[in-house]
Amino acid sequence: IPKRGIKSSKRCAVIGGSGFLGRHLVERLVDRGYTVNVFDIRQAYELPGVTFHQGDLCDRQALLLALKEVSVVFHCASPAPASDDRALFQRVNIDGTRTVIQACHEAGVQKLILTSSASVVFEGTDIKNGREDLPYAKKPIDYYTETKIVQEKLVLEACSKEKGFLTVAIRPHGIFGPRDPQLVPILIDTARRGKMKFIIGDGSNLVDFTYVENVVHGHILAAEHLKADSPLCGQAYHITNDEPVRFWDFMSQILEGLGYSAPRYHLPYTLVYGIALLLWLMALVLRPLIRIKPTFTPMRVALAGTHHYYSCARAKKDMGYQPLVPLREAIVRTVESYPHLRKGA
Ligand SMILES: NC(=O)C1=CN([C@@H]2O[C@H](COP(=O)(O)OP(=O)(O)OC[C@H]3O[C@@H](n4cnc5c(N)ncnc54)[C@H](OP(=O)(O)O)[C@@H]3O)[C@@H](O)[C@H]2O)C=CC1
Ligand SMILES: CC(C)CCC[C@@H](C)[C@H]1CC[C@H]2C3=C(CC[C@]12C)[C@@]1(C)CCC(=O)C[C@@H]1CC3
Repeated sequence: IPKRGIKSSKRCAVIGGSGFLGRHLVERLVDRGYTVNVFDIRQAYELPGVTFHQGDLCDRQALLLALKEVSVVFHCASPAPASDDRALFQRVNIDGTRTVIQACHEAGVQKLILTSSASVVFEGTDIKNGREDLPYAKKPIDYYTETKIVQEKLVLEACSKEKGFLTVAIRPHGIFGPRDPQLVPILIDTARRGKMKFIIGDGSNLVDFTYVENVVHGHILAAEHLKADSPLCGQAYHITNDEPVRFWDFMSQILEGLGYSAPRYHLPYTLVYGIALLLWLMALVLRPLIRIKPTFTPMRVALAGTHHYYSCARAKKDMGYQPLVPLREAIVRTVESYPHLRKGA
């Protein structure tokens, strides 16, 4: 029988705690006096105060060992969007999240904080200051997003004050910072291959990029404000830097910070999107023969050529969220953290 209520509220588990966001979250939790169990398919580091449990989150028995005596669970594991593997997203993000919820019930966990994504409402067309009440995307931009929508619904619907199991979803957007395996490395790799010469569209589109420490702050605030009588129960919250920036200005600052030239020439959005779609379809057809990984996927082109920024007024009101690190400082810290990606290094 689960023993809710007698556990320490500072005992938590981070599923996906070896990943980029997960590891930053674990480090901050430890600083704040939490005892942390990490559950991940790989162990990437060691840290005092942290116990590692290696396993697949689809394995309920393995998960149960990591959730023993734990009152708060952060679920921030997902296959990388770039894998574009439909079956894997379905298995981990949907079936696996069902398993996480079931294991939380069995272990008597009181709170589940899911890392969702602001992209669950993005269909490839402009979103300006989007609030959480926007409908889920009817035509999500990729398989990853499709499964993030189902995952978020599953977690929010599982919230039950009667059962003493409270849930909340955090929707960050464009996370960046030290150790990010995606944004900066992909950008620099593209630049090194001479493919970062063009701005897609007129370059005026505004986007949210969110520094990882602000995303972590949002998660911890959510966990600490999530109570049976709080408005957070079963709700989703946008967490951003609250400083929308031109997509191409942000990319240029990172590129120039690391010694590369910023893109200068413009290409029409519809032309690039059309080519990206064609390449993606070709890659899909040829997949049984060869595996092609196009750099400019339709998803990336849509993200690079449209407005997509979100209001975090709800997080400010319900949990007192304010970004801790402003964008300018965040970019400096990020650039300094990648000496190995500097031009000529
Ligand atoms: N990065 C971004 O811009 C955004 C990310 N998000 C969400 O934030 C979360 C964290 O993302 P991020 O830190 O960037 O991603 P990472 O890939 O860095 O971290 C995810 C971690 O989960 C692990 N994992 C994957 N599958 C399983 C599994 N079946 N069982 C256990 N562990 C598994 C990964 O291992 P391995 O590396 O071996 O796959 C990795 O260690 C995700 O839920 C993502 O959807 C939301 C919005 C924006
Ligand atoms: C090749 C260039 C046109 C762009 C290089 C940068 C991109 C790799 C990134 C720009 C916006 C990023 C982003 C995500 C991944 C990396 C980018 C496409 C996410 C898809 C990651 C997962 C999410 O939940 C949403 C993110 C939106 C922004």
